[in-house]
Amino acid sequence: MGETSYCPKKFAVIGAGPVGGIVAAFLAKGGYDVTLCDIVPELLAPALEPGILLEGVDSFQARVTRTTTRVDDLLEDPPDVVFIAVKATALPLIASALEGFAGEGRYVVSWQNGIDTELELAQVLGPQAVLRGVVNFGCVPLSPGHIRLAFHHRPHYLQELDPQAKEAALGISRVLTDCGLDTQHTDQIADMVWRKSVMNACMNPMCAVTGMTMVEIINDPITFNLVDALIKEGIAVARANEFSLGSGYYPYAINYIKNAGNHKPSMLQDVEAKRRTEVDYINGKIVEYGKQAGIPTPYNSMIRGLVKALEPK
Ligand SMILES: NC(=O)C1=CN([C@@H]2O[C@H](COP(=O)(O)OP(=O)(O)OC[C@H]3O[C@@H](n4cnc5c(N)ncnc54)[C@H](OP(=O)(O)O)[C@@H]3O)[C@@H](O)[C@H]2O)C=CC1
Ligand SMILES: CC(C)(CO)C(=O)C(=O)O
Repeated sequence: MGETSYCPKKFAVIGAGPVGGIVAAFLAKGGYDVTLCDIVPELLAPALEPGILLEGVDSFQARVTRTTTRVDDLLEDPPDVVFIAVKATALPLIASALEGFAGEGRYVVSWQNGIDTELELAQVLGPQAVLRGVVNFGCVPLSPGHIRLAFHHRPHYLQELDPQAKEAALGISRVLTDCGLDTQHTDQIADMVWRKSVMNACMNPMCAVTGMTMVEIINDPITFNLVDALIKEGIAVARANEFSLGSGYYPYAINYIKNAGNHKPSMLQDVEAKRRTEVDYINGKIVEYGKQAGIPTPYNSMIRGLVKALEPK
């Protein structure tokens, strides 16, 4: 990665779930100033002492600099970069809490799953302040401050929304890479988001509805047929909207799911914890983009409805 003029030193991570915990731990291990923010205080205490403990394909322990339960606190002594690692459903609230954060040299990264999450942030904060990431690891929380990384398919991807923020995207990618969270700057983030989301659109809701793990839904011939139909629908919608998934996408997606083994994706973790899910940002978006392009999406509509039926009312 070439030299960049943007050298952020101070970070905040909103969301102390497994994904936020992992970013915070890698940045803290790299010696950066990290504030971890979550509305659940029990998730924060161990991040300070004894530190966030990662196990699995990456294993180490690292202490963050400080914690807070209020996003507003981040505005008092603003960090250079805020990573958003909450579920997409929390975005409207977080975007409005961060209003006023944007300024010279300050950026917000959507480090999440889901289609168009960056646009929700940009609507409030302005496109020049927002970057989009694509996260390529799988993880589960074991207990507060203790996270298992089931797999880590480096690299992750990052892009600015506004060309003026390219140096920032390069600088943040360099910091993450130096810390061990290899991140590549791309100018095709929308394609990367769709590559990840079409896979999320089959494995996440299929596991959420059935309670099965990723390898189980591939190995069972009945659920495999549904996975197959969901991927093919997603591919058709992506193509009709001119997102490129790359050649050999179908076998890539099937292998990715199979190789994850007995891993529970985040949507199944949400259903088990009786939380709202991100299905509207994944299958719901495929349905929306399908409608726009005249592509029928009966499988995505059906599975979205089934997941919604499992959400708390
Ligand atoms: N788990 C995984 O393997 C992967 C997940 N992802 C994606 O990463 C994102 C984060 O996932 P994950 O870590 O599993 O999410 P979690 O829901 O486990 O963690 C998010 C945390 O943020 C908290 N939170 C919600 N709203 C706010 C708020 N306004 N201010 C501060 N904290 C808040 C949540 O609290 P509460 O629970 O009370 O709402 C929760 O503790 C999602 O988009 C997910 O799809 C991407 C790759 C892999
Ligand atoms: C890739 C996978 C399945 C990893 O857990 C994921 O993105 C999720 O759980 O939402």
